[in-house]
Amino acid sequence: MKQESAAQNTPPPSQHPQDDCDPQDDCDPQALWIFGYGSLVWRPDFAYSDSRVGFVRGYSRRFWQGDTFHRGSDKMPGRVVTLLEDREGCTWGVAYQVQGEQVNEALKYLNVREAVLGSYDTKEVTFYPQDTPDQPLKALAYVATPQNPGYLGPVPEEAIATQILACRGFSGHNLEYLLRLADFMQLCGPQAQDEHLAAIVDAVGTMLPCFCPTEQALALV
Ligand SMILES: N[C@@H](CCC(=O)N[C@@H](CS)C(=O)NCC(=O)O)C(=O)O
Repeated sequence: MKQESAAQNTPPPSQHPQDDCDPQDDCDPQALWIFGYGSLVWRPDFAYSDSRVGFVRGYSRRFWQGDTFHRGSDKMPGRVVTLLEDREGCTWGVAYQVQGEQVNEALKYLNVREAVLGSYDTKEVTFYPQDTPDQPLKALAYVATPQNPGYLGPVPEEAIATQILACRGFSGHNLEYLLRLADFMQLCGPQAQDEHLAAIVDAVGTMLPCFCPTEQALALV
């Protein structure tokens, strides 16, 4: 999977000196980092000025959120990811920097995509860029808590794989969601491990031939 380069979304250089300041300073109160760890890592769909691959500590990614819009339906909810508080956890994803007018545009868009359609809440996290882990960034993350109506919670990875294979929604098949996230984790390199994700991908690989022949499986995504 090709990571969108920041250049594809970076507006032309501004003549305003404050745009050249370090986002860690307060000189641009409009600067905001948004951390994506699910579909946002491959389809942010909002304009941003910069992006970093990296991780957050103290959270594990889990396919424990139901989705009746993007990757499922009311009758057959798909499974998408959320963050589980876990002292030993580490979740890899992408942080996107939005500045100036991009901030409100991104927040308005994500409020609909994540909160209204996905029941996610916002949470501040500390993001460690892969290249500069000694310079962490405060970022906004969208997290589906166990109290939200769509929360499905823990089941064996084999059951999650079965559900993913059977579901599709307005944004596409649930299998695409899983495989694009697995692709992203491959890009992050060997230091980025996600055993939960890997177990689901393995279970899907075992079951897929039983679901449909290869050419049909490839047509799913
Ligand atoms: N908040 C997580 C998960 C986001 C996520 O996957 N949300 C679903 C909403 S239920 C979504 O946007 N899906 C769009 C898609 O599946 O393409 C992230 O930062 O990536």
